Amino acid sequence: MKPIVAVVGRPNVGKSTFFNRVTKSRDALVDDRPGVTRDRLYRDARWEDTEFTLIDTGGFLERDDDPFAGHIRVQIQQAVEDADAVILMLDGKSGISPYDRDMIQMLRNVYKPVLYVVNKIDGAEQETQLADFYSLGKDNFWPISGEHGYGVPDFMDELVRVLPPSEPDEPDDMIRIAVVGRPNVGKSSLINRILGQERHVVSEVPGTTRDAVDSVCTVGEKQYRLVDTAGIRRKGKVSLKIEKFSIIKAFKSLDRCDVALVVIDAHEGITDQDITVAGYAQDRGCGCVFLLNKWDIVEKDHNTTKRYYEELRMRSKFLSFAPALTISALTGTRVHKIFRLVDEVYRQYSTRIGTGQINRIIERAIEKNEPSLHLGKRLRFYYATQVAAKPPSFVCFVNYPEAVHFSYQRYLINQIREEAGLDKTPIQLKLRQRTGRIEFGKRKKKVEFSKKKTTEYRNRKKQGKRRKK
Ligand SMILES: Nc1nc2c(ncn2[C@@H]2O[C@H](COP(=O)(O)OP(=O)(O)OP(=O)(O)O)[C@@H](O)[C@H]2O)c(=O)[nH]1
Ligand SMILES: Nc1nc2c(ncn2[C@@H]2O[C@H](COP(=O)(O)OP(=O)(O)OP(=O)(O)O)[C@@H](O)[C@H]2O)c(=O)[nH]1
Repeated sequence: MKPIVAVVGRPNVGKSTFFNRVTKSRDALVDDRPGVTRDRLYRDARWEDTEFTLIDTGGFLERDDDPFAGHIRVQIQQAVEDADAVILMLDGKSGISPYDRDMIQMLRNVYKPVLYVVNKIDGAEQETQLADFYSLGKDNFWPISGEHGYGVPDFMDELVRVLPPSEPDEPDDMIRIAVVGRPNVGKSSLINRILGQERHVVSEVPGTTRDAVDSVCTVGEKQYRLVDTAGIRRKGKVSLKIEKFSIIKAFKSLDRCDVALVVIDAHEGITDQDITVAGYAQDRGCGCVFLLNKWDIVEKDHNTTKRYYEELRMRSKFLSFAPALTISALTGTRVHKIFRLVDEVYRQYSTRIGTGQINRIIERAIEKNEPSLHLGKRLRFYYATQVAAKPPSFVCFVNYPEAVHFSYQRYLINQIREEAGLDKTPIQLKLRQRTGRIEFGKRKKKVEFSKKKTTEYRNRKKQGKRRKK
């Protein structure tokens, strides 16, 4: 799991500008979330060889009900508690502001790397503006310009130096499940219910990452790892109900799971925040199951379940593959069915499809429905292959990747879903540029192409064998 760096600071200090500078846009990655340009409050980034996730924690807090100072307080508390490192960003252009001293005070004596940055120092000549900041009682401010890049390389070198290393989760045979949802929807009740069932043998085991404690439960013959449960259960007991949703906590467990259980309080109804949380699960490439909890207190008629499912589908179109189940953590209704759904989602989530099959699927899809011309040029698709599982990820080579319309990418994804029976897992399709290969739909040439490929492959294999001898 990559370390998480929380960037805290007042609005308008330049967090987004800084994010844009240090994160490179990755390949044109396509998923089922068409045309949504989301405010990127978090980004995966890399500096030299170090990968990490930057999160603008303040962006996730509702501002209206919260006085500014309270807002900053919560932001910093969560960052200190949950992140692996904290960047406090101040504004060098507008100078010291009323809350700067308080923020620095809150970050004193924190046993995690904390870096103090003064942004909008656009060149060496502006470093004089730093002088004021030293009156705040800190003597290590990093002057940077997110907009122009001044000071950024030195600062980034320091950041990756103090970051704890990425800790890969050791692979085991267990399906990893995360329970996520906004506060008070019943996450800890559900976990306690699952772990409390007599048939389930439960043990608490340290997660392979820092400070994570997981629970392993055995259902039938199978073991499941519920990630980061200790935190949730403990919190449930202390009953800190004022606690805000922590985006960092959610990310940490989503990054470690195969399947996310997105818990919703059905009694209260489906809220925007539920959909946002589900969106994170999708962003992090998790399999997903919606649990409409507190079903025991929902007023019901014959159509209630259907109405809920329809509303869920409508509001989370990008997650149309995620199955849903009505449950009650309190009474236990249908809780045992969760595992059956998880198994099915996981089976699809970890699927590998042979190159032959995926190529046939894409070829048929193109035959059925040809992509339209782009700037008078014809789009040519050459070759597709699965590059990863969990979730199933495919690369398709095409002459002008950026010219493939979003709706056509979605069409291809849907064809893969339909033909490979992958209706319950996220799927990723990357388009990569390649020219001069033999494209789909040219049957005769295609045969030559594959023949050539197999001969080449055999030769290479032979050579490899010889070399080994
Ligand atoms: N001169 C200068 N201006 C900057 C720099 N970085 C950001 N700005 C400007 O500061 C303003 C705010 O920048 P954003 O990146 O949107 O700030 P933010 O902290 O993400 O704001 P919130 O999303 O409200 O938290 C914009 O007008 C930027 O152009 C910088 O390095 N130098
Ligand atoms: N009627 C009913 N109440 C439930 C159910 N599940 C949870 N609750 C109640 O909802 C409240 C919140 O439940 P928790 O399990 O603490 O919720 P949580 O999501 O862990 O909350 P946070 O710790 O704030 O994130 C408690 O009062 C539970 O008793 C359910 O299925 N039916």
